[in-house]
Amino acid sequence: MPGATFPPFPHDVPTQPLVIVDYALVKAGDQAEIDVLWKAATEKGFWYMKNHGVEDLLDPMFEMGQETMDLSIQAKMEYWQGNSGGSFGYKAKGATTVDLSGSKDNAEMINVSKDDALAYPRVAHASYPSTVNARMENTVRPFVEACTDANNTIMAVFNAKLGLPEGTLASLHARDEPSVSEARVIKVPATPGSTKIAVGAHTDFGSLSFLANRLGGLQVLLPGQDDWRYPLPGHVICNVGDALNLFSGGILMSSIHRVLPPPLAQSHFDRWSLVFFTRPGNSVHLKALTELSPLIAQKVAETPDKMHDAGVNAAQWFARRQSKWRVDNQKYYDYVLTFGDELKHIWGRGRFSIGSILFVLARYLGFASCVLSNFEKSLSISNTLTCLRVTAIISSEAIVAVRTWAVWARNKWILAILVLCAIAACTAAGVTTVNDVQSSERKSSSTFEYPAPYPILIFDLRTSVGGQWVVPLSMTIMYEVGKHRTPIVATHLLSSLSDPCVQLSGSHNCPYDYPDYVVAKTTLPLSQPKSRASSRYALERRYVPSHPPCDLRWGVIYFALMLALGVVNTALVIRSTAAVIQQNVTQLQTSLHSILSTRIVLHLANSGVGVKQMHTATSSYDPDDIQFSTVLRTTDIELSTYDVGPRP
Ligand SMILES: O=C(O)CCC(=O)C(=O)O
Ligand SMILES: [Fe+2]
Repeated sequence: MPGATFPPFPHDVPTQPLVIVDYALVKAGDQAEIDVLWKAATEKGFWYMKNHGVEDLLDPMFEMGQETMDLSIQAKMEYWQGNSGGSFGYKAKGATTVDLSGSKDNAEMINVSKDDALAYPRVAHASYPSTVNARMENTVRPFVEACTDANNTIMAVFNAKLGLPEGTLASLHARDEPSVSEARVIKVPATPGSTKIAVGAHTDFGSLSFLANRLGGLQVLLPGQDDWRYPLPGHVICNVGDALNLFSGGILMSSIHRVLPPPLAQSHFDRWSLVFFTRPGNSVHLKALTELSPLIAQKVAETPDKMHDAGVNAAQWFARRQSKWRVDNQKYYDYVLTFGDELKHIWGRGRFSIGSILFVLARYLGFASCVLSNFEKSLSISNTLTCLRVTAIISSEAIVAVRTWAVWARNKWILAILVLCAIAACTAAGVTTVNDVQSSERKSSSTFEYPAPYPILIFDLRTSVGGQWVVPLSMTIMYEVGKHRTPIVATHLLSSLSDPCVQLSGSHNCPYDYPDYVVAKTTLPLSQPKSRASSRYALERRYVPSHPPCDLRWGVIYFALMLALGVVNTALVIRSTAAVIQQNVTQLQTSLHSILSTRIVLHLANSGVGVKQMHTATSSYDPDDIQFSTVLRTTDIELSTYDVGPRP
C-alpha cells in the first residue's frame, strides 16, 4: 500500500474547503500564518498542514500497520483492547456501533500508546504484536516524537492566543505524565459500492489529532453545515478535540467527523489512515481554564448553556467515551428496556412469591454475569461466573418449564417430559460447574483455536454472538419495534446513567456523542402494559380451551427457539476446544435464558391477566402487537410464573 497508486479522488463529491497551514512558518513565529491557523482552529477546528516534519515517517508507519493487519486474527486478538474503556492494542472491526440504530463499524485498528513507544522496551501500559515491537524504536517512537513536537508547537500558539500564562497547555500535556495519547493505524477493508459508515460520527476525545490518510472517506460536518463534506485525501489533516474545546471554554472548535468507504473508483481499495492523538495527562481535570485567562472567562460567561466542566479527569472521560459505543456493552439493553415493567410488576407488588424470586434470580444473576464477564481475569472471577451463570440458567429454565406446562393446560405428559429434561439438564450443569470450579487453571480467554477453514466465521462469533449481544438485541428490537413502532436506539445506557457526559446532552457542540439522556427518556416508557380491555378482548376471541396446538403457534415457536438455542450452544461448547468460545457461548446462553424467561413473565403480567383463578391456559398472538403472551383465563390480576390454579 505505501507508494501504491490509487484512482484519483472524484471531482463531483462535496468537498470541505480547508486552509493549508504551513507548519514551518508557524514554528518560525510567522504572525500571518499563525493568524491563519487560529482562524481555522476557532471557526472549523480542521485544517490541512504542510512542512510538518513527519513526512518521512508516514510510509514506515503505514507499513507497520499493514504488517500488523496481515497477522492472523488469532495473533491480533492476543492484543485485544477490551470493552472497558481501554484503547491501547488491537480493535477488531464490528466492535462499536456507528449510529443510533446499532449498525456496526467496519474499521480495524492498532493503537500504540505514546508512553509505551517512549518507554520501550519497558512496558508503560500495554504490550503489542511483534510487528509493532520490531518497528517500535525505528518507526513508532520517531513518529510519536515528531507528532508530539508538532502538536506542542501548535498548542503553544493556542496558549498565547488564549492569553494563558506561558506553558499552561504544555503542563496539561506533560511528556512524563501518563496519558491516553496514542498513535493509530486504521484499515477499512474495501467494500465496493457500499455507503455503510465505517467509523461512526464523533468528535475526537483529546486535544489535537494529526491525521494522514491514503484515500477519501473522511467526512467533516462543520458548525452551521447540514451536509457531510470530504476533506481531500493525501493531505495531512489536523483537528482540535474535545479537551482543547473544553479548556478554551469553547473558543477552539472540536468538529464532528466520520469515515465512509472511499468514494466511487477508490472504493475498490482498502483504505488506510494514520492518526496521532495528543491527549491531556490522565489526572488533568477537564474544565474551562477560566481563572487563567480573561478571554476564556468571557467566553464561558457568554455561553452559560454549554458544558464547561466535565467533572472528571482525562482518563475517566476517555474510558467512558471509549466504552459507550462498544457493541458488547449493549448486552444490558434489554434489562434497561424492561426495567419499568419490572418495577411495576415485581417490586411494586410489595410481596414475593416463588415466581418472583425465580424472576429476580434469572434476571439479576444473568445481569451480574454479563457485567462480570468484562472482568474475567482471575480464577475466582471465572468460578464466580460459572456459578452465577448456572443459577441464572436453572432459574430461567424453571420459569420456562412452568409456563410450558401451563400453556399445555397442565398436561401430565408434558410435565413428565419437562421433569426428565430438567433432571438431565441440572445433572449436566452440576457436573460442569463442579468440574469448572474445581479446576485450578483459568481457561485463557485470549487463546484462540479456530477450525482452520472458518477463522473469520468463528471470529465473528467471538465478537458478535460471542459478545452476547446480537440475539438478545435482535429479539428486543423485534419486540419493541413491533410493539411500539418506535425507532430503537441502541446504546449503553446503564453506564451512562452515572456518567457526567450525560449532562452534556444538547449543550455541547457534539450531539452525536451524548445521546444517552435522550435514550433514557425514549426507551424507558416503551414497555407500557397493554390495556386490560384489549387483552380481555384478545383472550375472548382467541381462547381455545383444551386444545393447545391450534392457537399456540407463537408460544411454541417461542419455547422452541429457546430449546434450539440451547442445543446449538451446547453443540458449540462441546465441539469447540477454544476456551474463549466456550465462555462466550455460555455467557450468551445465560443472557438469552435470562432475557427470554423474564420477558415471558413480564409479558404475562403486561397482558393484564393473572393465574390464580384461571380455568385453563393458552397463548395468544395479536397481529397488531408482536407480543407473545401466555394468556390465562382469570378474573384476578396477579402475576405468578407457576401457580396454575384449579382446572375447570
Ligand atoms: O480515518 C480517518 O480518516 C479518521 C479517523 C478518525 O477520525 C479517528 O480515528 O478518530
Ligand atoms: Fe476522529
